[in-house]
Parts: sequence; C-alpha cells; structure tokens
Amino acid sequence: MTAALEARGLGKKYGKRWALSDCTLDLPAGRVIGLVGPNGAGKTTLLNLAVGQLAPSAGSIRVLGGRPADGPGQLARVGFVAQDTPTYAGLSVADHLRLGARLNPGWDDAIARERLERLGLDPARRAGKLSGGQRAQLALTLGIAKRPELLILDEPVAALDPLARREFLQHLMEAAVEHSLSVVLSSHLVSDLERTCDYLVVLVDSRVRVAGDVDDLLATHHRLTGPRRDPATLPGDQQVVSESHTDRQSTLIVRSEGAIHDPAWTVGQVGLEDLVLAYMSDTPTRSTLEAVR
Ligand SMILES: Nc1ncnc2c1ncn2[C@@H]1O[C@H](COP(=O)(O)OP(=O)(O)OP(=O)(O)O)[C@@H](O)[C@H]1O
Repeated sequence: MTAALEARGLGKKYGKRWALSDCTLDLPAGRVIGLVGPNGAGKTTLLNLAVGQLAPSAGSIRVLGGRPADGPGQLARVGFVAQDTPTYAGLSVADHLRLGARLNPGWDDAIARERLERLGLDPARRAGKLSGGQRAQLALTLGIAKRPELLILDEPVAALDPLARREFLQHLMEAAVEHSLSVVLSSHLVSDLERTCDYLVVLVDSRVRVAGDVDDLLATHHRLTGPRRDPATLPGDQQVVSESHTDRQSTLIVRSEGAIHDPAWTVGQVGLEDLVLAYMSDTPTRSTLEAVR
C-alpha cells in the first residue's frame, strides 16, 4: 500500500531559522495519525508542506506517492482543513456546499447533505453566525464530501469546548472508517489524540522526536523507579527518554523492545500522555536523540 506521507530529510527555513528540520517519516495509509507537539514545534509547517502550500528548503516530501499539489489529480486526492477551520462568514452553509461542488471533481453532495441534517445545521444560515463547533463541523463536512483519500486537519478542535471536541473527533473517526480515509490531524493536546489516533508523531522544536503505532509505542515504553542511578549505566538496548532524580530515587521513562528484568527497578506502564510529555521534556538525553535518528 502506498504511504500516506513520506518525508526524507525534509526541512523548511524562514530566514535563518528552521521551522522544521531533518524530518524523515513514513506515515502509513489507512490510519488516523496524530501529530502532536507544543506551540511552535513545526506542525503547521509540516502539514502545509504536505498540501503544497509551502515548498521545502531541504529534502523531499511525497503524499500518497505524488508530489504535493502536483496538478488537479493530486489536489483531488488530498483534503485539507486549515488551522481555525476557515469558512466564509458572509456565505451560507448551502453556499459552502455549492462552492465545494464547483471546486472539487469528486464532490459527493449526498454525503454533505446527510451530514448537515445529522448535525442540525440550517443550510440557509450564514457561516459567520455559526458557533465555533458548528463552523468546525461545516469545515469537516466540506473536507469529507470532497471524497479525498487523505484528509489533513491542522488543530481542528483547538477552539472548541470539551463536548464539541469529542463530537467533532467522533465524527472524524466515523468518517475515516466509513470512507476508508487516511487522516493526519495535529494538536498540542495529547488528550485529543488519545481517543482518536492509532499512529502518533511527536514533533518538538522543529524535529521529529518519535513516530510509531500507538500500541507499539505503549508496549515498548516503561517507567522505571528505583534507587538513584546514573542512566548511563543502563544496558545499551534501553534508551532513556526522560529522567528525574531525588537524592535517593530515580524515575526514568525508557524505550526498550525487550522486557526489563533488573530487580532494582519497579517497572510500570506508561500512558500516552506521559509518553508524549517525556519526549517533550526539554532535556533530551543523548540516547533519545540517537533513537530517533
Ligand atoms: N511565515 C512565517 N515566517 C516566519 N516564521 C514562521 C512562519 N510560520 C511559522 N514560523 C515559525 O516556525 C516555527 C514553527 O511554526 P509552526 O506554525 O509550524 O508551529 P506549530 O507547531 O504549528 O505551532 P502552533 O501549535 O502554535 O500552531 C515557529 O517558530 C514559528 O514562529
């Protein structure tokens, strides 16, 4: 199966500053992929490169096997819901559907109308009069009715309250299953992605820190608690992601393919949020950086 997104040494520079650097990724198709990272990490930059709104300063990117925005065929295969789920305030909901139909060769009007009905969105209402949650749902409807193979969403739920967030993500997951969509969505909140995504990319300070299947990531990361110890003394196959120490005790998050048998450690499971926070901690150890190269 063709990858949803392949990046090789991809980078984007604004002036002298790299917004994204040395990004090598293979994102599988047919999955819901979460891109998580703090503000300014480079998420929007990566997604804009994927849809061809930005050109790389270094490296290469392919989306569904093609070059981003390379002609009408490629444009039709990739849907994009930009940050703040933009809609036209002066246009009605029905106008948005008409616009969608005119701009997208694969437009599925039945899907769009069925979704609006289900959401209780009045076609005559202007987008400027909709709530943030309704506007986000309208933008999602346009993205789905385009019938892309890959739908990319940049922080689509950032402005929504918890209930609207949950509803939006629920709809997104249903659409992904129903229409065999590949999805890439970004957020700076792991909790948004936890229920939704089965593949995760953690981006920090313009670099990919870790990427993988959520179940594999959870199975290979462990929390070790025990008497204070220098992490450099750990076996080579245990990569230290984060560490904290008191006078007597050390707590480490490590990545290890195998089980950890050292009786000095109490070994615990790591949840997705802890795992992401460990990668986001601002003092990466050498072994962590080597692990993602
Ligand atoms: N047009 C631009 N000109 C100059 N610098 C930019 C521009 N766009 C982004 N940057 C910088 O590039 C870096 C990455 O920004 P980006 O918007 O990709 O991050 P992000 O992870 O999407 O952040 P957020 O979660 O806040 O949306 C930041 O340091 C940002 O200031």
